[in-house]
Amino acid sequence: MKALILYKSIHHKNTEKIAKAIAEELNADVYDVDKVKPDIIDNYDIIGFGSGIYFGKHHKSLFKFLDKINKTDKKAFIFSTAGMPFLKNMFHKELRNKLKSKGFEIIGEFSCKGYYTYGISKLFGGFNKNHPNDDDIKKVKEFAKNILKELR
Ligand SMILES: Cc1cc2nc3c(=O)[nH]c(=O)nc-3n(C[C@H](O)[C@H](O)[C@H](O)COP(=O)(O)O)c2cc1C
Repeated sequence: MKALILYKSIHHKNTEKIAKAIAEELNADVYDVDKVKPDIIDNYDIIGFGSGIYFGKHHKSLFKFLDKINKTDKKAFIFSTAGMPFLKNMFHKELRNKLKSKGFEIIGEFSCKGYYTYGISKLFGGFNKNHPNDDDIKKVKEFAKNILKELR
């Protein structure tokens, strides 16, 4: 089973930390989605897609990448960091639908808090300070272990 992780992390590199933690657990290759060509997915069995949540959805680079790929029947999972990760189901909707429209089977979704200093929050030193923290990393590693179980 070969796993690939494609991510975009533009604000505080919060999602990059999550992407790398999952990669460690899955023994996956991990890349910034803007640095790879669409046919990279041909070489893998499962692909994880993630970014911070910006204005209610994942980063546009993930959508642009998916626009360029052919239909597939591969497995995928979704991850994110966000100011309000309890809204995961809503925030993931657009990427979930995009992946389904390309034929992916989605086998898991994860979100955790990410530090942000956008807009007015800057005045208070930002929100979700120090997230993702050790506990978030522990949780995402559990998530990755469950993905592995799913594949067996
Ligand atoms: C421009 C901008 C828009 C954001 N919009 C949302 C949002 O709609 N909902 C939310 O929960 N968090 C929002 N956030 C917080 C980010 O999702 C959070 O900081 C995330 O961890 C950033 O990930 P990154 O460091 O990997 O880029 C926003 C942050 C920025 C900078």
